[in-house]
Amino acid sequence: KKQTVMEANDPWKFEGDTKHAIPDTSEATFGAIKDLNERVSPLLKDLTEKSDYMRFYRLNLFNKECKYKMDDNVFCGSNACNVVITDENNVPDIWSSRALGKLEGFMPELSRQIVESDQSVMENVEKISQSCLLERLDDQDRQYCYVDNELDSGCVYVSLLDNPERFTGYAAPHATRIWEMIYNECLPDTSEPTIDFPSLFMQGSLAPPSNSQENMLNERMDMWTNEQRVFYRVLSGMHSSISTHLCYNYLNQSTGVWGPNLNCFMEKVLSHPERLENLYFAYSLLLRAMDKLNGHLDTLTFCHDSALQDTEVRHKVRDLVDTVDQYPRYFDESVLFNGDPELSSAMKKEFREHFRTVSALMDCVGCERCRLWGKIQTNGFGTALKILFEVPDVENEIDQFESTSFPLQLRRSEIVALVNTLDRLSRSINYIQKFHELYIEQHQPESMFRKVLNSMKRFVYQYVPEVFHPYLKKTYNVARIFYHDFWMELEVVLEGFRYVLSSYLKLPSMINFYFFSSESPLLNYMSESIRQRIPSGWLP
Ligand SMILES: Cc1cc2nc3c(=O)[nH]c(=O)nc-3n(C[C@H](O)[C@H](O)[C@H](O)COP(=O)(O)OP(=O)(O)OC[C@H]3O[C@@H](n4cnc5c(N)ncnc54)[C@H](O)[C@@H]3O)c2cc1C
Repeated sequence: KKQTVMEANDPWKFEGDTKHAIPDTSEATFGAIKDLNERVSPLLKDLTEKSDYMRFYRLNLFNKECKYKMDDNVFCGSNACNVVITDENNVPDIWSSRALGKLEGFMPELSRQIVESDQSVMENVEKISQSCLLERLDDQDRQYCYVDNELDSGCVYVSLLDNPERFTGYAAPHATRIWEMIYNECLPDTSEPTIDFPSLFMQGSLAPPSNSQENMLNERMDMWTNEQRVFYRVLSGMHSSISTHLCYNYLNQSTGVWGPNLNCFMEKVLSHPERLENLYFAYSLLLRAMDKLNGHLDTLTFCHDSALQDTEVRHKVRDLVDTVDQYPRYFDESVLFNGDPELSSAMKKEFREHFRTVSALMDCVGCERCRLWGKIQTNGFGTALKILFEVPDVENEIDQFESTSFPLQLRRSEIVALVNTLDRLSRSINYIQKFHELYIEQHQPESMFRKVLNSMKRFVYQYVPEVFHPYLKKTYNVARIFYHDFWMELEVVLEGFRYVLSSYLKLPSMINFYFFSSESPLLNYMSESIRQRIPSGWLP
């Protein structure tokens, strides 16, 4: 059995580890990925939060039917499940349906020619909008994801900043059933029953696999092909990231307070080492896809209704790609689909079809907010897989993809999904660090003062009826903030007081110096002035 760093006793030991490679990566360690993320994360934050291009996503969120049979009733009645739609007047004109409506019969090659032949095109919104929408790409055979066509009238614009990924309350049995269906796609139809992951996943009635089952999964995964393992790890990594987000942005339903829930994270992710590994694996895979954009960036259009913003987004993406490029490649796509060409091509086709089914399953997710982020992230991973397996590596002289590869073309929604998915996973890694800090804080030995405070808290909670507990919790939180601010303010006041007091204490010696000492500048000045006015020889 493979020894991994995760098996050590301390559940957080993995974080700085630079010795043990994460399975199926190219020598990526938790520590190396954490270092890289520290550089990449601020760039992603800037790109996703400060540019309209990356912020607005157009998708068919409400009008696509679920193609699969779902027996369970959906239940996601909370407000947290809702998605706030962006009014079209608030998105740049270039992307409005008015502009999109003019694009009937549009051919991407034609628009490319227009842009290339006429530099002044940047001032012309109509022409640019044509270059912005590469919807009719001739790439259906190479797609790993069903992407909503932005020209569909059922599509809406959503600002991703207005709809953060967070806890919604969407849960079993419906949500768990979707995960089961997603994981069922991990196996090719011809798989032998001995490596039948679905039956392992769902042993018992929707029961989570016990630890022994997880060990069994690890053993069985060793029998899978590289491609099957990568497929599974991408999905499991995405699942871990979704769990990390919902546990970090968690709603405590009894108090109504949003905040990180350490137990939730420990239960869903940290206590399952393999899920954590898969999160870092999936991040490595996305980073490699981003890195592979190097050399292809000039073929992409970051269209905007101002040439300035187009250039700004392009520069920021280039900065991101260059930064990733400075680090080693932690995922090596060349070890996949590299056997007998005919067999590899058939395997790749199967891989694509299974991933497309996963993306179609997102239309069955029974909570709007979860569906939104599920669709973005499957599109993001689908785009990464397309870049990895269908696009030539321009930095590699002996290009093994040469004969089958095609020049990179990406739709706006694919670029937005890729960058935002990378950002999701990057944030998950930051959240893990924050969860660790929280863990340390909670497990530090209690000070005397805190002990007294905690026993007072327990005493109050014991005697106050339960119905008032949410108000108590809120009052406690406000009091804590007030207490914190009070001490900060007091510190400033004390600093001032110390300064004034020390000045007063210096006063007697100052008076002595200025009025009575032989070096007093004042007395010496006065005596010198008097001396000059007295006729010489008059004094003895
Ligand atoms: C596409 C999608 C998006 C979602 N988005 C959100 C959201 O934004 N906010 C929200 O609150 N809820 C969301 N949910 C629901 C959420 O993911 C969980 O299903 C829900 O919180 C119930 O969690 P659970 O602990 O019962 O197990 P689930 O997370 O439902 O997992 C089901 C089973 O999968 C296995 N499993 C769990 N994690 C992994 C992993 N990383 N790798 C491999 N196997 C695993 C375990 O056996 C587990 O019992 C989403 C669900 C789906 C399908």
